[in-house]
Amino acid sequence: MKSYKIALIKGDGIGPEIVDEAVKVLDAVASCSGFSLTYDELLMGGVAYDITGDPLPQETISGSLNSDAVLFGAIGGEKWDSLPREKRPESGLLRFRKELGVYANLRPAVVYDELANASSLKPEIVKGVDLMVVRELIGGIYFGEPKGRDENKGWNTMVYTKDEIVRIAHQAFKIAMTRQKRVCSIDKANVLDVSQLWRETVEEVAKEYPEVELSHMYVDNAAMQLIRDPKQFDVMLTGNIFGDILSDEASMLSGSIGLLPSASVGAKIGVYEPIHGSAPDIAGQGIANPIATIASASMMLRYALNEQEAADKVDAAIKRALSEGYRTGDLAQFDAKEVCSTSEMGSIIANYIVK
Ligand SMILES: NC(=O)c1ccc[n+]([C@@H]2O[C@H](COP(=O)([O-])OP(=O)(O)OC[C@H]3O[C@@H](n4cnc5c(N)ncnc54)[C@H](O)[C@@H]3O)[C@@H](O)[C@H]2O)c1
Ligand SMILES: CC(C)[C@H](C(=O)O)[C@@H](O)C(=O)O
Ligand SMILES: [Mg+2]
Repeated sequence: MKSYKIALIKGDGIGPEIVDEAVKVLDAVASCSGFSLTYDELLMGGVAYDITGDPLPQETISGSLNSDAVLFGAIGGEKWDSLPREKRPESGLLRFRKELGVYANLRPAVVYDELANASSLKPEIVKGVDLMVVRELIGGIYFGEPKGRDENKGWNTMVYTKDEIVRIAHQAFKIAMTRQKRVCSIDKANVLDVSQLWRETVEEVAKEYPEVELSHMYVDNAAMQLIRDPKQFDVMLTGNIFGDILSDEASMLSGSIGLLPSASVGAKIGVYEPIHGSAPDIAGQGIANPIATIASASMMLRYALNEQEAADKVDAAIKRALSEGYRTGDLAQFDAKEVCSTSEMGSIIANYIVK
């Protein structure tokens, strides 16, 4: 029997609660799909800092590199906000992505038919939305030098090299070829030199994909268009910080940030992680929505383990739980037949996995 080793990084806040539910669903699907999973639990974030003094212990990097894929919850919280930058949970996560080399963060935003009325927008605007944000993840202003601060000044630098733009653009075009063959590249080329290079480079890469229709949009307009007419988008290609912001915005098309998964890929080992954070405001209450993490586990089955049928089963089980009217608190006011806890939702989805 095939066996896969999964590095599990639960992290802080709701991280452990949501990862536990994804494991429940993974175990259910493995048991009826002819493969087995073993888990290696690793530390990152505030919890890692509290235990080891480092938000990203070396064992977490080596353990992850020794696995078939990483399933990640979330890190961060007020408790660690006043630490020096390099000790903070967020620095651990950024360093982790960089060490693994996962430069492409794929963030699908899909509106489930059952939740078309859960968005703050009109159902006819969001029904049928199925877009993919392709976010560059290990460059841009998050990593550029110089950066720093003193008493009166703080500074960061948005840098992209041509090579970095080329590789993320290829990812976007390749993904577009499997979808509606439209890429909208999002930048701020009317103001930023780095965005001018981004735009020219994306144009060059586009020549290798003549079937794909390429358009460009300034990020401020894109933020508006995403609300005005989200169905115009298929693949949204963008840099690190714009992609971070636009994907949180896109989550409100689907009704809750607790629904949106992601895959961080481009290297040997991928990281599968919900787009949301550690949600300290609801941590420990058993009310977080685990679907983003369960859907991230499905992306892991699909992209990292090549277990397509198992991934299909997980996706179908999520859809079924929603169409039967099960809702966690974040979606309770939208046609809930039954409001359930984090762990009840995980069990319902696990039970809906069909042989
Ligand atoms: N990838 C990550 O680990 C990641 C991502 C974003 C933020 N963070 C960190 O998380 C901490 C909190 O950040 P924030 O509050 O700005 O963002 P957040 O995404 O944690 O929470 C924003 C809001 O969404 C809600 N929410 C998030 N996930 C939910 C879920 N699964 N179910 C129901 N509701 C959910 C929260 O309750 C909160 O009201 C910060 O320390 C931040 O740096 C980490
Ligand atoms: C916590 C933070 C470093 C992270 C990011 O900005 O990439 C988060 O917001 C995310 O979207 O995964
Ligand atoms: Mg974010």
